[in-house]
Amino acid sequence: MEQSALWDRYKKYLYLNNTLGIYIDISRMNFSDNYFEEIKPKIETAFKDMESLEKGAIANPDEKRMVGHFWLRNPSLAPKPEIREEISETILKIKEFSSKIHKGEILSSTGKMFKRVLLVGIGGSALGPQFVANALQDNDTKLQISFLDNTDPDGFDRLFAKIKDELDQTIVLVISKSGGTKETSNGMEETKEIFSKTNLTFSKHFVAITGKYSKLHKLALQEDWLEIFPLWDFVGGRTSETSAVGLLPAALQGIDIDELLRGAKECDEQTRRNDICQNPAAILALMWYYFTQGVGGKEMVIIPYNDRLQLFSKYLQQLIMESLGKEKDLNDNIVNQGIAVYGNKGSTDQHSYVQQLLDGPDNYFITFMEVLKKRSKTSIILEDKVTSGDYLHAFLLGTRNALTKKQKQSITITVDEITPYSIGVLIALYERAVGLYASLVNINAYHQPSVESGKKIATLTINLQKDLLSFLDNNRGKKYTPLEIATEIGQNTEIETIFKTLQHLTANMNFNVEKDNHEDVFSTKYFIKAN
Ligand SMILES: O=P(O)(O)OC[C@H]1O[C@H](O)[C@H](O)[C@@H](O)[C@@H]1O
Repeated sequence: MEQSALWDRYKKYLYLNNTLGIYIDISRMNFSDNYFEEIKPKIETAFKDMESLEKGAIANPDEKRMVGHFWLRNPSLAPKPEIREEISETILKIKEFSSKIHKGEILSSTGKMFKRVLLVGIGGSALGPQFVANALQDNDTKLQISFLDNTDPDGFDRLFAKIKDELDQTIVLVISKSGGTKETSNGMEETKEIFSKTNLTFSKHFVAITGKYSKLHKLALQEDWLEIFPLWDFVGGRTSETSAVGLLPAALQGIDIDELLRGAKECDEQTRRNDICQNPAAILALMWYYFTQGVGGKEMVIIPYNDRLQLFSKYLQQLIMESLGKEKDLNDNIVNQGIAVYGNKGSTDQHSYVQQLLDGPDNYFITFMEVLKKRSKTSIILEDKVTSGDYLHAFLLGTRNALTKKQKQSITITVDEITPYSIGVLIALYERAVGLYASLVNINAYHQPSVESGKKIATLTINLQKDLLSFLDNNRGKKYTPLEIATEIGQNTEIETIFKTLQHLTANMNFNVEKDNHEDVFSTKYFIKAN
């Protein structure tokens, strides 16, 4: 397309909203001029689905629960008075608690002011807070934040070494909606252990954010933790950033959570509109639908030209892939839906995978994210009439044009600046786009039926490890090949898991499993020394 024709298309399709401080340019997606007209009946159904969701319909049939993350930023919309009250009370409690921490009205177990937050959580209980912290935390932050979002012992050690001198001034947020996620409970136990080794009363540092009556809730009550904040059934992990999951860590860092909530609320108001061209979430969902032809299997590359948005793609990866990656549609047909999401930041990505985007397979569309205000002060002039921010701007336009020249499609989202408000807008925008897209392709965006399968196999592996350790322990001094062990414990079909578990155990001396190396790795014998 000629440059002048592109400009006409740009003007024709630019979505611009001064209240939200956002522009969405879809002119470089190749949909036809009658696309919106043709798709109208479908998107109208999606609008209706979303409306009933917001009114409290049971939108998650397998889990039999409502989906109400929208109510978190506008409690008056919640279908029941008790929900409205609980949401409002929780926001108030978060603000009061954080203010007491900041003012030193709540002190650590050693009577010191809290300086650090350690967030222990995974998936939806970490990705939103990580994204928001990276986007909004500055040097004048009230409390520095770190994260434990795995069960990697080396990860634990590295972080504990980093914060050990300020452990007595660290507040620990253990976040788990279900209250039973293994990675999180392991992180919690390891953190407790570090506190007790340092002779600190952990309960005066620990705060739980979890569902009522969960295992974590009971534990926090029983151990008399500093505070407990609720999570509700109607908030899914990946849409929990505007619940206590996101708000408490943000408030502790000193981020203006009222502004974050206002951004999300005002974006919800705009994305509730039934006119496609006035609804930014519908515009996004329809672009995705146009590109995937409603059958998925494509890639969405998110490239923000702004370091603060670097974790946005990681956050969206869960929001989009866990919501849209589904085997079956709502009528039980096998559909294998999904859009793969990846990206990092510009212009960094230009020096990495953009080469493949330009020359490789044509199975993706890009979402460029542009932030107009590059800095809060004036920049040094690097060369005649040019600053570093001008280069950031030029690289975005350069890559975008280079891709257009190769017939690659892209959306560009522009925000005025990165503030708690604009971050709230972006979160709500994508939450709603995901919901609308799910309706368009007739899937349930609010469950994750297959996530459990990996966890179940992990449990079987742990049980197998226990059995083989008991066997070696009961036969101390005797040496066995993996196959002999498998036969002895009656688990011949699990020989590969046994082999890999023995390798793992000998690399880690926790249970004193040793091996006699043999040329043929499968004939190596394993044992526990006799006392
Ligand atoms: O908050 P939790 O209950 O600990 O859950 C943490 C994560 O666990 C699972 O993997 C789910 O698939 C995610 O959606 C969830 O965010």
